[in-house]
Amino acid sequence: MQTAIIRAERVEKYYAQPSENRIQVISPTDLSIGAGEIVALLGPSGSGKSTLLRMLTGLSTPSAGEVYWHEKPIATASVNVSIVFQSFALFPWLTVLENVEAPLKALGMEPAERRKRSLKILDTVGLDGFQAAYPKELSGGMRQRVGFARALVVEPEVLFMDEPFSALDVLTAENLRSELLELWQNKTIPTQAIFIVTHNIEEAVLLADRIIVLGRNPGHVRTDFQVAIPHPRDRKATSFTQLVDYIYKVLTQPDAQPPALPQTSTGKTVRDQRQMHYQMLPHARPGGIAGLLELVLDHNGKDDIYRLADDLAFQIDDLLPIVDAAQLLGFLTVTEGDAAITSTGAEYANSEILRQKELFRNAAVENVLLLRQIVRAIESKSDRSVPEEFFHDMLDEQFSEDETLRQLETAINWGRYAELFDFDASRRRFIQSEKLHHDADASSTAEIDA
Ligand SMILES: Nc1ncnc2c1ncn2[C@@H]1O[C@H](COP(=O)(O)OP(=O)(O)OP(=O)(O)O)[C@@H](O)[C@H]1O
Repeated sequence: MQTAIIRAERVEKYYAQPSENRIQVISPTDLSIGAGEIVALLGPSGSGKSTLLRMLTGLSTPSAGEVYWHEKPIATASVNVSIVFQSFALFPWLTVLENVEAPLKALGMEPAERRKRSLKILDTVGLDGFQAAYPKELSGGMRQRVGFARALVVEPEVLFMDEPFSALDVLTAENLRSELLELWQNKTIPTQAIFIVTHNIEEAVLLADRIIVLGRNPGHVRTDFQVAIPHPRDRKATSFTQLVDYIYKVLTQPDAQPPALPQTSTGKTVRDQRQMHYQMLPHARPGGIAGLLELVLDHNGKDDIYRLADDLAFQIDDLLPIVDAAQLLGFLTVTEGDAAITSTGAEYANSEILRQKELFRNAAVENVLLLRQIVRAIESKSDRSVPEEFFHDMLDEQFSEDETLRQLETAINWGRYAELFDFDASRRRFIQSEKLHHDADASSTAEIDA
């Protein structure tokens, strides 16, 4: 790669917590963006994609490390970037033309010139004739075209995009993606590099010259590789599907070293800096887990996660927590992007509700540290109840406040379903489940050594 336009050196981000702990959202990360490349950043929810994007654009200051713009610290450089947001972020009270002119006005450009440039870019993005319309009169796709026009009108050296197509329907998104690619490849726009945050693996493989996958807790680069598939890329070509499968594998095995890259790509960084105590509970509901297991069983006990997501018409980001949860509980194994049901998983899928609860209870106590600790703490108290705060304080040393609350919510949901414990919301205490028979419990608590 040529010299970097933007270079992040050991950047970190952490947020202060009321408890005086700080939550690390991004662990020390090096990353550069060079001229001529489209870089896609993928990663599960909460892995810090938007945080990293904000630091690379200069919108947010790293807690440690430095971002350079043409080798000058970004805070002192005159940075030429624009951002396209998922939510379009248009001014509803301004016309299309006024929205596009707004950044030029902010730069102090005189009216005739800014009008000329705005009309030209509106034409480029297919909005000719819509200059007098207001955003509310436009479809989502047209609004995002305004978002693009407004970003491109300043002729940014680097165009940043945070999930720019994810609020659009499939066809509109596909159209806009190919039009953007065409503008880039024909050099209709003077932009030197594009950086796109996305949840959509196929989108990354369609567009990017380079793909970076982040892992979470704290955010870190798991893999960073070049995509050597020539354009136009065919979603059905083997090189394409192999790469999509590879990225699925990386995302579905958050604790494993990324597997070897397919031949169409060349690899670089592999790093894993997580030191976790608690597992991250995937936010899946028991009903969802049961549904997934039934589907896998229906597919002869084994299928590609990609195909399962397709069958369910799920986005991968919605399916992954359910797959993670089934894996964590020992109901499913995932190898090379294929999910295979285990014998307990099959029994669970085939059982009636009470037996399902029992299997879930045993699996949860055996595999999930937080649930095991809650059960044990309740057992050890004479009043059979423990304040939520106790676990909150332990979890918030590892997770952000929001994530801590989500972890507790999922633990309560799983615990209630499995009749491991109940939660008294008015007193904010974990309490013994009334439904749980003590005799049945004796066998599971015998196994609960942490
Ligand atoms: N101001 C803040 N204070 C505390 N924690 C924060 C703050 N902003 C973000 N976080 C946390 O940082 C983590 C990363 O957030 P970020 O939005 O960058 O992730 P993301 O990968 O873009 O997620 P998504 O795909 O869901 O948009 C999350 O756990 C989030 O809760």
